[in-house]
Amino acid sequence: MGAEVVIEGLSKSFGKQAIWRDVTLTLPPGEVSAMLGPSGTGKSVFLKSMIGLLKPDKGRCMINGVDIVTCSEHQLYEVRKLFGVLFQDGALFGSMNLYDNVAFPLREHTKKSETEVRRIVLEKLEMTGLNGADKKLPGEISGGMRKRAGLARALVLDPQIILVDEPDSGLDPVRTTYISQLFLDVNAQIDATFLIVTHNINLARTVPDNLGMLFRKELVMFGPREVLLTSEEPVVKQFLNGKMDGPIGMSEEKDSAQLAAERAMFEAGHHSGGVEDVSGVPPQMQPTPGVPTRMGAVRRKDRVMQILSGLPHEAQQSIIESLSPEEQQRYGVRPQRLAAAGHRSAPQNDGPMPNHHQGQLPDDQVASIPHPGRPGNHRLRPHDPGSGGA
Ligand SMILES: Nc1ncnc2c1ncn2[C@@H]1O[C@H](COP(=O)(O)OP(=O)(O)OP(=O)(O)O)[C@@H](O)[C@H]1O
Repeated sequence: MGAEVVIEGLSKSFGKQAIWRDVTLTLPPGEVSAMLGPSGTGKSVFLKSMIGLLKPDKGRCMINGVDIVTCSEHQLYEVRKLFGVLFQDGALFGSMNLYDNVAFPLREHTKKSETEVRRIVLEKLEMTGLNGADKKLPGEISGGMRKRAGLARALVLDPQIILVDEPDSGLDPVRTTYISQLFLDVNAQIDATFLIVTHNINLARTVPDNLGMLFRKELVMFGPREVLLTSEEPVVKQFLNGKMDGPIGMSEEKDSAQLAAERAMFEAGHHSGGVEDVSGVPPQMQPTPGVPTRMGAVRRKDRVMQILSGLPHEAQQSIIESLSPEEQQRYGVRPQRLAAAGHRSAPQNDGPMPNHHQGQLPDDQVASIPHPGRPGNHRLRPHDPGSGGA
């Protein structure tokens, strides 16, 4: 199983420029998480801080019991071997063919024989759909193939954590979906923990188990995908819809005067761009038929059911609706709204079904579902324990 990453109070600045502060979250082992955020909010800096390429000013980043913020160089070297990183352009060596590019980490960091290297390289090339492309140079293949080759190279040392920086950059929407499918298939095959940094809303809505967002030098939220996708936070809604109308501006954020001037313009009928219909929680992409079950997704289901009562009401309902009738029965929950004629009905029930049979979880670990008006039905705060992945 992939490693858990526990981040507590992490802050990073360059000189006087604070990039983000007090970031606290947990990447649950073997699950796929994604981090959204407007350009320049420090998502790439966050990834680089996680692998110790940049040193945070304070806070902790615990991986297999080692805090990479304070550990020795030797420990950092060892921890880095747990990571596979897919950079935006694949970061391939232009003068080497794909075979040598993918073999590079094995030749650098292990004493494996060339026979063993060959077996591993061909296996990873096949896993990423690059059979027969081993002799090509990076300059001779498409952007999508370069990214897949970058992923093949990231996989050769059997990483427990895979970091992906903007996988959609330079790709059309269809190729972006194909690479997303590949991430889920690889996740199913090796059960590594994934963190994907992206601006891509389709990917964010359909791929990860968990979603977070950085804005105004803070982690706005992080938790099960349903929490962010049903959030009423203006910055989250604006980002998902890609509109000009909202707190995010041309550079990073707007002041109140600009906000008011733009509001007046949009109220007078100027198109604020973007689309209206990016709302709700679409079904999550699944591994390709024939690929093993994603164990991260199986564990995630139990994990989320344990923290369910601490999540906002809309997120709870979306989670319950995403369960099959058998799973709802096993966890002892029932949707409170029914999809009828395209809109939602009023709540129908306020708790677990009587005489329910629980699923994988023991009875005392399944969260009961609070009534919409009852305490416990609060908005997820950035540092809510439930937000970090329990
Ligand atoms: N090594 C560095 N030294 C100084 N400033 C840096 C360094 N690396 C990044 N920055 C600054 O940190 C800020 C965040 O950069 P980063 O690339 O992480 O943003 P991002 O959210 O990934 O943006 P994008 O979505 O556009 O890629 C930027 O203002 C950038 O100029």
